[in-house]
Amino acid sequence: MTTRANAPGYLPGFGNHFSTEAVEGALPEGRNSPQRHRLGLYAEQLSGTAFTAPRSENRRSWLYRLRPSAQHPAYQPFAQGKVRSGPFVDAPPSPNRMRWDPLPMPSEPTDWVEGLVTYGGNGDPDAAGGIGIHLYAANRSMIDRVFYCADGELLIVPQAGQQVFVTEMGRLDARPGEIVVIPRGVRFRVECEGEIRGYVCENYGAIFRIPDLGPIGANGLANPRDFETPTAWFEDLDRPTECVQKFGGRLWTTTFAHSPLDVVGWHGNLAPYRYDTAKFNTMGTVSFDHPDPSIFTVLTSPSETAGTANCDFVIFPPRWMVAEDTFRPPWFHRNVMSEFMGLVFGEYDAKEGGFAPGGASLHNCMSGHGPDQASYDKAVKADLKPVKIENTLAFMFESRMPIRTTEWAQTSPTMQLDYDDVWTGFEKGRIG
Ligand SMILES: O=C(O)Cc1cc(O)ccc1O
Ligand SMILES: [Fe+2]
Repeated sequence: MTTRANAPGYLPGFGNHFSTEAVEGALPEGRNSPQRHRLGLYAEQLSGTAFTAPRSENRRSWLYRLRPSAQHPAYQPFAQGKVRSGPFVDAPPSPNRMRWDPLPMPSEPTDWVEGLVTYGGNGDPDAAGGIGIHLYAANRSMIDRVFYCADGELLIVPQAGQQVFVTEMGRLDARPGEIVVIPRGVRFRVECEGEIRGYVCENYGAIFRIPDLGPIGANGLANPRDFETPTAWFEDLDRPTECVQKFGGRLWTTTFAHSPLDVVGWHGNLAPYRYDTAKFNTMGTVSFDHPDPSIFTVLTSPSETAGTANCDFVIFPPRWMVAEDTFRPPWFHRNVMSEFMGLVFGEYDAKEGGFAPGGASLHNCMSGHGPDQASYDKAVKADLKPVKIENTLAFMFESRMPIRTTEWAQTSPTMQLDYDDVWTGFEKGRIG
């Protein structure tokens, strides 16, 4: 297992109240909003929850910047490309199992914003519930352009290439195996050298948090200290910078006369972070049966219904399989929750073929799914000695509401039209 040591330039901890300044004196002492800031910086509160949210839920940060965020002309519509949003109504919802080949890398110069493609989602950002599911494939950095999402926070799962998320609140390096979460409203650009690809869960609902552990106890799964938030970093650039935002489901653009990545210091508990999934303390059975995949939850966005997530982010990392007298891969199942899966690298234990890194699958509410025939045949014959599943990372965005696919996703040449066939050849059970 290779994990990053806690890197310089990052502050460890999940949801902490951080304080960080790139220039001494950027953070005022004893108050958030002094009459005159000693460096002439502008104080700005960025609220991720209602002012009145209970303290345990309340997320906000104070940003001290070279210029107020308010200093920009009106937004105009921006080319929508393949970005779609809740309410997802551009194609009829489908109960069919779906699987897609990897999103092809672009043939033209394409940055992260231009390379976003929406596969589907549910709910509605205006109703503060649901998710948007996007993939991206890009081959050049965003230049003199930043992006932010007013419709939700972004959970980004890099799948190919080294990617740098240069945000208002600091710089996050990420490589496949790590994830990045950028709060609603925080501006950023994505830099890369060469081709990059990944998945995005745009969370319209309650902010992601690490799940309660119940009887597991005080430790395990994603441990709080392994989340890393960047220290303050800014650029002082007086040149036009385009700011693209997603608001109300549509993309909009304006141009600042300067880079808005000009936050010299900030404090608070609303901030971007990254997490290396290699640090996940994976739990599993040490007796029999295949546990429900909720045991692999990294982050959860709860809904108003207890235990029924707006979205769970679940990973299938390397792990030992030791269950005795057990069909070890995922069982056949039908789930009230809807399951969108991606594969960062390696192979997934329920699918011997067809689910490639960079690909995706969707098993919607109550759609029967499970191991393909080859995985099934292998698992029922397996010698059940301890086996380590290695070099793999699949994940799932699991949501309480059915996932409606976009027209693009339903008609894309990457869609595997023969996916149902992975379950056609099973022999009938013997009762006589
Ligand atoms: O369908 C899938 O492959 C995801 C999944 C994995 C698992 O181990 C148990 C249930 C489940 O939905
Ligand atoms: Fe499933």
